Amino acid sequence: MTARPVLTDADFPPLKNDLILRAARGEPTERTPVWVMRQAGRYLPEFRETRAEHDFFRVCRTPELATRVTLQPIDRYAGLLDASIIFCDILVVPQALGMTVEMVPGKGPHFPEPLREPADLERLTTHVDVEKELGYALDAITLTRQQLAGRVPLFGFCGAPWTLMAYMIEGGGSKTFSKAKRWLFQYPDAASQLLQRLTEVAADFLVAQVNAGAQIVQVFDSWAGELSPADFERFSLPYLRQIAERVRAQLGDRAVPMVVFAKGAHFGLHALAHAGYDVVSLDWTVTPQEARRAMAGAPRVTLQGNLDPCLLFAPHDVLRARARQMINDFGVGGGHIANLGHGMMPDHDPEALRVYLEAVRDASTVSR
Ligand SMILES: Cc1c2[nH]c(c1CCC(=O)O)Cc1[nH]c(c(CCC(=O)O)c1C)Cc1[nH]c(c(CCC(=O)O)c1C)Cc1[nH]c(c(C)c1CCC(=O)O)C2
Repeated sequence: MTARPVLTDADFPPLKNDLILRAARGEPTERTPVWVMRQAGRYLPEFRETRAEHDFFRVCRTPELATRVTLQPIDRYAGLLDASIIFCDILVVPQALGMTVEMVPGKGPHFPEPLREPADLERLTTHVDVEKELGYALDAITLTRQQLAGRVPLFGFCGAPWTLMAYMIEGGGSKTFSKAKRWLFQYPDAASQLLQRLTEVAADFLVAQVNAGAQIVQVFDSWAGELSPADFERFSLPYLRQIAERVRAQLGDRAVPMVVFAKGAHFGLHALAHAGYDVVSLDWTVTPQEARRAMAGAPRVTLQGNLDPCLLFAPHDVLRARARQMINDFGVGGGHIANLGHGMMPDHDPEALRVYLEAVRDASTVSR
């Protein structure tokens, strides 16, 4: 093990806005906290400027660059965002396991040598030392938290085992995920083995991120909705649950709030509320009312979400009205973190995001 210091709140500037941490813990909030997925991204001209000079994974691997782009939306929307998320990618974990991943402009991630058969698992590194292999991401977190200077809390994150497995086998995005799903059904033992290894690395990585300064963490299961309910229960949920358990066990009294985003998995909401997370993030295809109903009888969780990102293309008055509706449907005063149902898109107008953030603030402020 590479010995890295375990950093605590005392090592960083005091936090001035803890709204999202309180909302995640189920405490009352005087306003609904808001942030958006992919808030550092290509819709921002200042991000495109940085990317014109540096390859995607170069930015991830260079703490000064990762910090710079992470702070871009925080500076631009000063006072309107309640969290920042470290600029990195879920695919750094397959890289840490020894796989090559490239980001192809206009196409997305590409693995030149994806996993094809169970024998390919032998190509993966055993016993990944995340502090060594992913030390650059940890350094970026520490530097970003310092430069945030307490403005808002910093999210760490990782990909969920099923979503990572899907990329590692498909070699990139996919319409059907048939190669990855073939593994689930043809090679269930090899699939479980792979999912288990990814679980261990993901949990270690999240713990290391918290030790480096992350104040809240999110697990992204972007392809959960590609699985049937039964297969979600078998091939995704147990590993999501295990990540929450492992992270909590390793962090002990330094535990931070944990968020799970299983995109498309409505059928799994009740089970997800039992999975050990403080917050369950919703995509736009479920109403807040349906989500609450699905979770009746489960442990109380905060809901996050869930405006359709494409509403940022709507006329501003429509966008404002839909943001207000969303806030009212989730309810104000606690129990909700506003977000989009998925990430920002490259063709979004940065001003539309400002309109959304202001609408959330205005609609959710509890007058006293
Ligand atoms: C599936 C997934 C990936 N990466 C991620 C997920 C889970 C969330 C989701 O479902 O979107 C997570 C991710 N990727 C990125 C972040 C940074 C933090 C943030 O601002 O949210 C986070 C949290 C930066 C990024 N990751 C990527 C970009 C854009 C690429 C670029 O700058 O060239 C950014 C800003 C690239 C990426 N990375 C990935 C894909 C599919 C792509 C291509 C998407 C596209 O081309 O629009 C894998």
